[in-house]
Amino acid sequence: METKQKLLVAKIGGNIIEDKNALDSFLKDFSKVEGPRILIHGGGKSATKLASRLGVRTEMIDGRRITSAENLEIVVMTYAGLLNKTIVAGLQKNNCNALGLTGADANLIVADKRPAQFVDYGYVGDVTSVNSKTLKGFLELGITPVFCAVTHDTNGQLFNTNADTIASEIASAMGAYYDVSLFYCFELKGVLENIEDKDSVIEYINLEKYSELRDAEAISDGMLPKLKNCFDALQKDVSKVHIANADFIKDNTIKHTTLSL
Ligand SMILES: Nc1ncnc2c1ncn2[C@@H]1O[C@H](COP(=O)(O)OP(=O)(O)O)[C@@H](O)[C@H]1O
Ligand SMILES: CC(=O)N[C@@H](CCC(=O)OP(=O)(O)O)C(=O)O
Repeated sequence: METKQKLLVAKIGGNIIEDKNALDSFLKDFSKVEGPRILIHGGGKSATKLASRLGVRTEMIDGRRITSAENLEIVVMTYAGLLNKTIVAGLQKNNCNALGLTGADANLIVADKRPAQFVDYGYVGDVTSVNSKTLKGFLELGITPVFCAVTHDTNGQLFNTNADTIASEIASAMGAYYDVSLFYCFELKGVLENIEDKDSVIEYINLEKYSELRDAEAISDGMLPKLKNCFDALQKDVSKVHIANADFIKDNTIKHTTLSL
């Protein structure tokens, strides 16, 4: 059987992006990773802060932002503008040839407006396709794609899409060509049994444990979409999925959470 080349798909969240030292350190370590790699970043915290400065209300339900037309302007400015370009410049500083992207660029990620069933999320998109062939072309040129949490519908409409979902969808699509590892990097050590105890890391979570954690209401907020996205990726074409501290990028032996079906 033909062995596929390894590909790292890493995602960093808002708490890392907001902490200059943590971000600098992550970007330095990420730049040292050998072989093809893709970075996805969130930045929900920064968008919430800008909204508050502009007097615009923020509402999150189950870890996802209710995105009005005004919120969409804020998230596009924040994610596709300041944050994406700051991260790209930080990678360039470390000799990593990064290319900052939204899903609209090169038609890379297409989404449909999330249907308003129980909750109307507004301008939130659910991913329908990832242009994996074009992404592979970038990787083969030695370019490191850096995605923010913005997608489009091919009809001129931009959408806000959870960054964890973008990471999961990209990892799954790239599984057709590569042996993909997906790392969700954040400020904690992993998924915690007890959110009050930062050392109570659950080292392995399978579907059964996931169901137990949900029943016990041990997971909430952004961890809800994150875990769903981990299992979605494993059910598609992704070999390994980890939730870990941002330091995991340089030291794969630190305590963290590994997901399996
Ligand atoms: N059991 C849990 N273990 C770890 N984090 C949890 C748990 N339940 C809820 N959370 C929350 O989920 C957050 C991570 O989700 P999110 O904010 O979306 O992450 P990111 O920084 O990657 O965007 C944590 O900061 C924490 O507040
Ligand atoms: C639809 C939706 O919720 N989109 C997210 C996108 C940013 C994100 O995911 O940021 P973190 O990774 O820092 O949480 C939001 O606007 O908060």
